[in-house]
Amino acid sequence: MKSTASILNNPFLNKGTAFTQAERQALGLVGTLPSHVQTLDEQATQAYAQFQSKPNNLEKRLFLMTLFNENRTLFFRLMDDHVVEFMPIVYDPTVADSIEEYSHLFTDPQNAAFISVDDPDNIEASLKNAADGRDIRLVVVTDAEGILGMGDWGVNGVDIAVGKLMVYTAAAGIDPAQVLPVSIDAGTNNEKLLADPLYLGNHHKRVYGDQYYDVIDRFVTAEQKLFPESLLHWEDFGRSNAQVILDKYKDKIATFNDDIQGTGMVVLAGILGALNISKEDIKDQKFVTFGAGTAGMGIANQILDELKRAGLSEDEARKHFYAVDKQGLLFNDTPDLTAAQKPFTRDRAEFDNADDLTSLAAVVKTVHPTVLIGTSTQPGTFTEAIVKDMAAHTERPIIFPLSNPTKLAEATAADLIKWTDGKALIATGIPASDVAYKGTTYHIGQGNNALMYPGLGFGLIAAKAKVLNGETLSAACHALGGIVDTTQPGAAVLPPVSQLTEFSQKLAEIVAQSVLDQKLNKEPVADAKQAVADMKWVPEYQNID
Ligand SMILES: NC(=O)c1ccc[n+]([C@@H]2O[C@H](COP(=O)([O-])OP(=O)(O)OC[C@H]3O[C@@H](n4cnc5c(N)ncnc54)[C@H](O)[C@@H]3O)[C@@H](O)[C@H]2O)c1
Ligand SMILES: O=C(O)C[C@H](O)C(=O)O
Ligand SMILES: [Mn+2]
Repeated sequence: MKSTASILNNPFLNKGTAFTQAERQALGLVGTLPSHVQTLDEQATQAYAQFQSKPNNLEKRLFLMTLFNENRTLFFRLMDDHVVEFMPIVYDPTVADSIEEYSHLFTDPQNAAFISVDDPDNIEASLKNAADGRDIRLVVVTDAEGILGMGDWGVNGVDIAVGKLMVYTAAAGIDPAQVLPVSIDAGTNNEKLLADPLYLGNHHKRVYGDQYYDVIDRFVTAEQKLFPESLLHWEDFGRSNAQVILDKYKDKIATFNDDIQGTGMVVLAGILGALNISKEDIKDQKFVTFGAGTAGMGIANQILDELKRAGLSEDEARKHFYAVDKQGLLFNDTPDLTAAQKPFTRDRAEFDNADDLTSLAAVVKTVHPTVLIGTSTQPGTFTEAIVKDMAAHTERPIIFPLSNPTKLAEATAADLIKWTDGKALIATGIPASDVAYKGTTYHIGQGNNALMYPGLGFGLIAAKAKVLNGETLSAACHALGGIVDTTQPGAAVLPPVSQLTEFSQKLAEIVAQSVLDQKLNKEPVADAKQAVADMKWVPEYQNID
């Protein structure tokens, strides 16, 4: 029998006032709770009323996190009931505010594992202690060097790992007892945090190079040893490490980088949705990616793969891309190119005005893109002049301002609709309201990897995938087609968050099927759909005795 304290303080088992009289007897809880036994429905009604009484989104989030810390079943039942309302509160954009304030607001470690670069010998012990005997199938790890577009947030960034995992459960149905958020505290270069006595992470500069990669390697080794059936999801690593780490492990274990691959997937899915509306061919598009970092180059690579699958040679396909970063259009002689940028550079000889192509405005004027993607972290950079210039040369400009959180978006959906007279096909990183314009209501898709990673991850885990390869990623990008009725005026390029659970399940099934078709499963799995159905957790109380 468990002790009273251990069961009431265990969020994976706790039911609070919903413990039945029989359970109270059996578990030694008699007299430790008010006498009326509530149903989960009643608890959910009461908790939602408390949620609604909170004055702002951060307060709402803090209330929900308390509930999460106390009772996962009730938390996820509420999130199931109110997914559209809760997403921007437990996830982006409010998660950004909670990260900035994490050390000041801290009350509970939320069952995360905290690894320190200064204590490499305890990596395995840290993972083991945090898992506390649970059967971990999914790990989301961050070192928080590139939290959304807000830069380095050190240990505070653990909230993004917790938030991503909440979305996994709400969207795809992973059992919350089978997940583990991990913070790798490699130091921080955020001066504000370093100067703050209340900052909860290591008070020193970020460690790079061999010492850092050794910690990463020890972490991966321990993670695989302790949780051999798990999928490893990398989140918000810095530009100089994200791709290096992915390349090192992607052919060895079941793993993916959400900012590179998750974002690549949602953007390609959105572009395919947009082309369904405009009835154009992807091979006729010219892509400008503004912000050629982790996400920007992940997106370019996923589109490149699609162009090659559509029949273009590698060389032909690369000619469709124009990567723009701080330096302007990236040329093969541009200094300080990253490894990911190099294959997407252009030759100065292709342009009469190559030396003038140092700004987005100049590139758009010269190139006449049909697709413009923003992952630059620079707010307001898709200006009216640039957008109007783009729209003057293409019938249905595809424009995705994806930088998060809200304050960093390259443009708003409402402005893009107005500036293009309703022609733009848009997806935004954070949720955007419908836009009413000249008698049409435009629905705006959320171009956020949250639409893709839960289904992708769940499908990989259900199918016991050894690795994730390009074939499966491509299948996943095509999985959302047909969900939106693209014949409706103002249709969105991506399905709405209100259908997140339905399309995450479809995506998981397609991903699992792709793994099985390629015989990439570690162990026998008889049927993809059945495996996905069998793994799905629902927020209902189980009998405990
Ligand atoms: N919507 C989504 O699903 C999604 C997914 C991943 C990232 N993002 C967003 O994309 C942004 C970038 O994320 P990341 O992980 O790629 O970060 P990153 O740091 O790897 O990349 C940002 C890039 O923008 C460049 N940049 C900075 N200032 C610029 C300027 N003035 N002009 C042009 N380029 C400039 C940087 O040099 C860098 O290459 C963030 O805001 C993040 O929230 C959104
Ligand atoms: O976290 C998000 O909202 C999406 C993405 O992973 C990001 O880094 O911005
Ligand atoms: Mn991210």
